[in-house]
Amino acid sequence: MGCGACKASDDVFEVNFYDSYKLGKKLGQGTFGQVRLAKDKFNDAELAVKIVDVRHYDEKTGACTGEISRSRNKATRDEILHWKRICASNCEHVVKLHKAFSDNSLYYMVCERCKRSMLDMTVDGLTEGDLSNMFQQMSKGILHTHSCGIVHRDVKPDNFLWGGPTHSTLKLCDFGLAATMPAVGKLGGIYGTAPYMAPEMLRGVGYDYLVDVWSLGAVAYLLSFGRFPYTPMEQTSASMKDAISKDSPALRIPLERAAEGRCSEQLISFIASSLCRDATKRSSVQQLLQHPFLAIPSRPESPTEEHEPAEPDPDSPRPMHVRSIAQNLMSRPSPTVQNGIDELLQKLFDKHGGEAAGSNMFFSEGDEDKEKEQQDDVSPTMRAADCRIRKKNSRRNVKHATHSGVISPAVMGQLGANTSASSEENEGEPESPPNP
Ligand SMILES: Nc1ncnc2c1ncn2[C@@H]1O[C@H](COP(=O)(O)OP(=O)(O)OP(=O)(O)O)[C@@H](O)[C@H]1O
Repeated sequence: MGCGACKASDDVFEVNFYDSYKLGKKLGQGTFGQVRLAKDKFNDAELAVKIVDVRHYDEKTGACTGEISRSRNKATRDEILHWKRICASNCEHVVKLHKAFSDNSLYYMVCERCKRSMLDMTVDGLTEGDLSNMFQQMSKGILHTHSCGIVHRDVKPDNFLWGGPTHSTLKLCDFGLAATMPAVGKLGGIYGTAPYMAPEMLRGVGYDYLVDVWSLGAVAYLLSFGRFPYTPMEQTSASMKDAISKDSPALRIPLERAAEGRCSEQLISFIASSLCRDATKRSSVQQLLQHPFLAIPSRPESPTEEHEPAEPDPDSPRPMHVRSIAQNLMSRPSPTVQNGIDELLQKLFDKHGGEAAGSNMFFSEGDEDKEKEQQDDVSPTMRAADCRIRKKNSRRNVKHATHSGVISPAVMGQLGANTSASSEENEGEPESPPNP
């Protein structure tokens, strides 16, 4: 598969980020990087910048050695090249990369700013219309990636963000593990996040675009039924991979839910088409987009609309169970790396100058007002969703479950827990963050 509109170019790295942008507050963090607000100095546009540190950190002491990690440097360049290629043609379901900068130690990827991650909207009372709408948007982002000849290899809830003018468009992000599909043959190697990995990837038989369809199916299963498709007794990344690879305990699509009227047959059929273990019989993402489940209309948007939650499903996942999986499998950003990046950013800022050097290196003026404006700016569906969370929490003194069993970060925030249900596996780069 290929796309004439998607051009590969190596000429993507610009020199001085600070000539054009001011750095803002931290929006998120990853294993070797962080995402911050960035303001365009020329037109005041508010963007996000993903900063990746490619310096080597000693695994034992945690100290930054100052040397460049060749593998991470290459992986970051590849991420930028893939992302650029995908953004050479427009797709509203992919986070847009505007520019990329490199100063040897740090890479800066200036991109469209999004509002929140997909799970932030995963609240009580998601209807099948909501699910259909979300699966459709996710599929479109994946289809666009595939049409550029690229396999994402890390499709999971954390890698979809809500963005767009009313923050109601789902956008695929994080192309850090993406790969170009070869003209002949298949891809190899194990990449991604255990619960979402496809069987053919784990069995080492070569794979293609269809691994992303499997992962999409795993996300759909999680959002619909509140648990991962494979839930071995031991909730570790290794046992997850083992279970997926051997189909033990066997994958169970809960057909009885449709028979008992607890969900539609189309939802079951959509999930079964994407979670087909035999990749040769699995639907492509184009085929999924034609699936009747995606024709279900969304719930009408209304800020005042309130939905009573469905009766608790005895079969639905226990929230603490989902939470403990999340904690076991989570990849934790290293404080050493985060401090290392902050220190380096401070030095760079001092060197390049700016309006607010020193302790005020990051612009903050109006941040709170902006947050408020953005709250006012969010779509009615999201406001209604937030409203439902707040009402429910006060009503039930924080019931941790959602209809789908997925705990929304808004609720988890109150519990002081992290909801990231994943850990990154990257057997192509065995480097792990330092843990002094
Ligand atoms: N464009 C954006 N707008 C707003 N927030 C963002 C944006 N991109 C990423 N984030 C936030 O930053 C977090 C980390 O981003 P991302 O997953 O791309 O980093 P990463 O370094 O690849 O992480 P990991 O090492 O876990 O894969 C995201 O979970 C999200 O909360």
